[in-house]
Amino acid sequence: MAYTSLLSFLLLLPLLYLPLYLLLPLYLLLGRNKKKNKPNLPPGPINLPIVGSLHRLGLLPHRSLFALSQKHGPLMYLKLGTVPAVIASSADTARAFLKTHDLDCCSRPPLTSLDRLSYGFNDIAFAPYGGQWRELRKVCIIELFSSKKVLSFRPIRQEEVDRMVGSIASQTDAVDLSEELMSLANHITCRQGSNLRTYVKMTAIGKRYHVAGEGSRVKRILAETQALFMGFFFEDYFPLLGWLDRLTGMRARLERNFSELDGFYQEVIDEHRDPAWRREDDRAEDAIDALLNIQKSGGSNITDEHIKAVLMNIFIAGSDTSSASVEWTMAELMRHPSVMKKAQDEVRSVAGKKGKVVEGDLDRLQYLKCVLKEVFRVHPIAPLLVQRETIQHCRVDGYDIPAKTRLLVNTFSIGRDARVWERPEEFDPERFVDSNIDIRGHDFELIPFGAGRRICPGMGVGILVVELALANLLYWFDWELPEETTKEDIDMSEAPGITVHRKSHLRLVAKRV
Ligand code: HEM
Repeated sequence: MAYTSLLSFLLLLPLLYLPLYLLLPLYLLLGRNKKKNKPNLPPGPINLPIVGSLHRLGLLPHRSLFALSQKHGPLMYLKLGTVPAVIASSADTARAFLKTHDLDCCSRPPLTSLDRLSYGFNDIAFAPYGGQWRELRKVCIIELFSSKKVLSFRPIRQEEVDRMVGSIASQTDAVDLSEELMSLANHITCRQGSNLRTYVKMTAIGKRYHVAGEGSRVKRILAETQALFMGFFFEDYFPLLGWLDRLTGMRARLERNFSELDGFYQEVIDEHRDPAWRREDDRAEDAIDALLNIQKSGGSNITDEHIKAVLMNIFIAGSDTSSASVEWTMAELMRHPSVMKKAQDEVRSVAGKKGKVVEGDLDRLQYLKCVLKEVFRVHPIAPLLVQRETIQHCRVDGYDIPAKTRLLVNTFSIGRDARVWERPEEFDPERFVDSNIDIRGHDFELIPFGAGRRICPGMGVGILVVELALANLLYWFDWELPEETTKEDIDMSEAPGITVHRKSHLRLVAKRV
């Protein structure tokens, strides 16, 4: 449901709660006795009856919450509909939740779309904290994200980056860099995740899945999945009004997307079970092979539903995060030509006359790493991380945080905290040149991959893809803006989403060096 129609629903909400108003006097009477045990909640904006502070979030909640935190402080309490939530907006409060109280706060809220699309939370990213999540995450870290496994996919990453460079080099007009990067990330994810022969068929050859005029079927299905993750379900904010999701059509939309995704996953799994497909060529063992092998050996209780749910995580969490990171970096480099030149000089001197940048070069690209840190500070890709939910009561900064409170860590605010960063609004990678701050979840000033028990398990591979793609773009091409545009014209506005992309595609002219 679009946010405009959401507004009209919010206006009607008080009527739907009419029966509850009749009970108000009773509630007030009981409330008086309860006051003695009232928790000491963090400060925050005034919550309206029923809608709470939901109306304040807007399309870019990280920005609205940042503005609110300027007024109410780095630890805020508010209500999202009828659901209590706390917002952590500083490195210290993030540390308190993600380190000191990590165990109290490391569950996920059971949101409607996530429930369905993760097969009842049989995945890693959206599952509640518990034995099943721990087991699956452990298996996936060993089988999918270990250094050995990540290394085994090195040829795939290089091949796909080379393919992107070839595609850009063949274009004479301005290149749609956003499209190129999305396609790169999709191909890498699909090949690492599932050696998707079907996907390749869809994008390149196959008629079976190809939907004329609207690109591949999978691309469309996954775009709808992303939209549903962002979609508004009454159930998530007004549990008593969950039935309205049927009236708005959101339930039907969710079911449609689920059954399309399920059909697709099943096909991919069946293909991997097919002895003919298994015999085929020298393909590297992918994520599905690894999970099917564990299933076969009976070593773990992995069902087809777990495999499908993990596939969903890989597709959703693994592709657009990397592409968005490179997009924002290229846009900032175009706006800051001296930074672009310094980064290009470094890349070209390290890779020399080799003809390309390879993963073995990346450790020596120290300035490029500073550029990326600065991009993650200013444009965190998942600015509110992934929502958490507290498991039990805890106390932070002297305030009570009750169990079952939603926790949003606003890394966008943390990156703009003037007590930590000098000139926070300025894009300046030099600030990291002599700094020890790293992005791997230990320094709470900069946590683009989260921290604690729920830290991104794909961080290693994500960083590799981003650095390799970026380094090759800088090595191979000099970049110019399309005719009659200046760096001041570059649109830096953000599109709404769990992961934040640029609103408009980045179009640049690539000149082969
Ligand atoms: C630049 C690339 C990436 C960024 C910026 C990123 C960022 C994040 C963030 C912020 C979280 C939430 C952490 C938290 O709740 O504390 C997360 C979780 C997750 N990410 Fe990533 N990610 C990236 C790449 C990847 C890749 C390549 C994969 C897999 C192929 C992946 C898989 C996951 C999964 C499964 C989770 C959920 C972990 C859990 O809840 O236990 N991510 N990621």
